[in-house]
Amino acid sequence: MDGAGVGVAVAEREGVTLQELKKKMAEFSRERDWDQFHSPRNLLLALVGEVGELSEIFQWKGEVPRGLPYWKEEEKQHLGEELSDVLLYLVRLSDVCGIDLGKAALRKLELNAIKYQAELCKGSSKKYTQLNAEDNAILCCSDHGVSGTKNSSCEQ
Ligand SMILES: Nc1ccn([C@H]2C[C@H](O)[C@@H](COP(=O)(O)OP(=O)(O)OP(=O)(O)O)O2)c(=O)n1
Repeated sequence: MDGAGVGVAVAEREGVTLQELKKKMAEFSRERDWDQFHSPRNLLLALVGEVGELSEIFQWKGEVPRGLPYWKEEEKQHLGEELSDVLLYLVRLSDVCGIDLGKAALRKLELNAIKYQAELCKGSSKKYTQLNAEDNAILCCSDHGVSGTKNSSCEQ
């Protein structure tokens, strides 16, 4: 399939899973004999590089409204490409480190919900360590797997 064909196929796909991206990146790498270069450290550096390219798009623009209403289509497409590079390297890095990114992210969301209980932080952007001290001690321990108990190790 030529480049344009791939472009159309990709543009029409919805509901892509992390699993699918992981497989495609593994295939992409294997076909090019690039596994030798896709080490954890190299992928991390590539990821950081792409985060830099992503930042450049926003650089010097000042704050921009959500949905980017005043951006040209080409700018949005470029943004999509840089976001994708970040995602693809993140997925690949997770894979070569043996981390199930989907599972890890779901677990982290649960931990976040414990740390940032809605009734404690609604409408506030404070870090959990700055929330009510008493509640925070309990939340902090929950995050370290010591559910519901206060523990001095949580001070770190
Ligand atoms: N050793 C490599 C090189 C590239 N890629 C893949 C993952 C990224 O999605 C994309 C990165 O390609 P480039 O390094 O060419 O970076 P850009 O696509 O951002 O191009 P440019 O730097 O010209 O903007 O290609 C990869 O998996 N492994």
